[in-house]
Amino acid sequence: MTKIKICGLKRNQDIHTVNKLLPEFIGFVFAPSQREISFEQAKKLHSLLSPLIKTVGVFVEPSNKDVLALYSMGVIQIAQLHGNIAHKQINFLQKNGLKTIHVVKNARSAKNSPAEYVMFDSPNPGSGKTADLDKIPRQQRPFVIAGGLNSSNVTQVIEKFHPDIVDVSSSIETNGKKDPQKIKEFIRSVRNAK
Ligand SMILES: O=C(O)c1ccccc1NCC(=O)[C@H](O)[C@H](O)COP(=O)(O)O
Repeated sequence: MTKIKICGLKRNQDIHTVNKLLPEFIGFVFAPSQREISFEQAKKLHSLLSPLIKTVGVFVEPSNKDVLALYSMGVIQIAQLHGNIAHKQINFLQKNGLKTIHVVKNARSAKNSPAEYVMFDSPNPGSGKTADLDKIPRQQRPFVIAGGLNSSNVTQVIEKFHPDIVDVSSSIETNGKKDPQKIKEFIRSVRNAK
């Protein structure tokens, strides 16, 4: 079964929505973005979150100190790493207990990455633009598809590529805010995919 990551949650009501709908993962963005939140906001939001849902910290070329600080606060269990990320950094975070999602640009990087998951995303993450799905190789390892997914196209993407996780942000927003109805429709489409 393909799992779901709902990314870019910012408000208490977003957390109440996911607690009802139970995607497997949510993402807090700690990178320059309209969705960026502070460590303190993340701590408060996490305190409201169902323990059934795992939290992914979304970073662009972060310091180990920042990632480990959020991990030791108990706010994130997984680090999603965008940008130029050294394998050494992934190994270091893993040794310290984190699981990792490495956002990769091509099949070769996907093959060589030491991360638990590799992610294929649009070159402009969080923009609602689709990733170049032709770059997705026949995967021998767990992977995530992100970028421009919505409740209408996600079923076809799952049935064609069989990703372990699908990730969504823009299409489940209305006027820049997470929309409970759109989240519900997205989750329904994923759960109905074969
Ligand atoms: O969402 C952001 O604003 C963001 C900013 C900087 C780095 C990563 C970001 N998001 C990463 C994600 O995991 C998004 O959910 C993913 O790119 C899919 O986004 P969308 O195409 O909007 O569904």
